[in-house]
Amino acid sequence: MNKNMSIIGVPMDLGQSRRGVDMGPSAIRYAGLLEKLEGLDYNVDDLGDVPISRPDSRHERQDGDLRNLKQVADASLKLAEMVDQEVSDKRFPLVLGGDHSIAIGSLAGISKHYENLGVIWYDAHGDLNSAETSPSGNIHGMPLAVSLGIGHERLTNIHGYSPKIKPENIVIIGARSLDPGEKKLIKERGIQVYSMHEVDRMGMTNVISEAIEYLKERTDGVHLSLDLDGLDPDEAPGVGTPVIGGLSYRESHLAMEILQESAILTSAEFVEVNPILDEKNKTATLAVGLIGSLFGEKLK
Ligand SMILES: NC(=[NH2+])NCCC[C@H](N)C(=O)O
Ligand SMILES: [Mn+2]
Ligand SMILES: [Mn+2]
Repeated sequence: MNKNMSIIGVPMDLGQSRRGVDMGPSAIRYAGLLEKLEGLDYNVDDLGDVPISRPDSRHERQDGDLRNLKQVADASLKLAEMVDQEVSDKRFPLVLGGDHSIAIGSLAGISKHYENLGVIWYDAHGDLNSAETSPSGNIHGMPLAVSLGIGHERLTNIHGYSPKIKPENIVIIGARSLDPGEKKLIKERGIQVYSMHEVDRMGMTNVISEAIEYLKERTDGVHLSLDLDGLDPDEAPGVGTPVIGGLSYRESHLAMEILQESAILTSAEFVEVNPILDEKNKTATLAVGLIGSLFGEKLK
């Protein structure tokens, strides 16, 4: 893997309705991120945080609305430009959230450098909603759809092109809460999903190995978008939309270790750490541990 890495924090909490997830990047840094990566011989440049503008007054959703659309779109563009620059400079972008709406900006900045960018979406959710199908109006439930070119043009067209990714280049792992519109889209577009059912049946070794083989054949770069709510809330309590029955600590470390061995990743992001909902920074510490495994920390 690329040893030159740039860290970008995105203190975004406007893609959903619970406060606190904007403190995710500081909590992850505080849990020892830089020390961990430097200990693994990475040349790390922490670029600080993307500035996020606040809405004038807390904009309450009316039906069919997209909560905080303007602020999310503005931040996505800023993030896209920063990430784009790092990829141009041949540095590995590691993006820290913030809620999952930030994936709109990450993918916008990264994908223009690839013919066929692959995406591993490690999440309890599909994040495949649009204003029409969303039960909440929260943009953090929409970034994967937006990146497929589905949704409000202010979001799909960030950084001046759309779509960012092709449905056949996506693999979702850990899904256990999908809305009806998301299920429909998964069927229609043939998106690969390893739900908890497949993880239980096949085991994580087979799931992640199959996903890697699948992406290797068809992509020229792979982005990992890891939502901490993909893990079980017992292990990762500091998330805004917990769903029981999730991926374990051990399955997740194993997945990161096998990804490291495969060397297919070209960018990554860790999102949805909410320190207000956390217990003694447990979830941020877990994120740093997973990042360690992803970047080569080994027991022997
Ligand atoms: N990134 C996340 N945590 N997304 C949760 C989305 C929850 C629900 N599907 C929604 O659209 O509102
Ligand atoms: Mn999620
Ligand atoms: Mn998510």
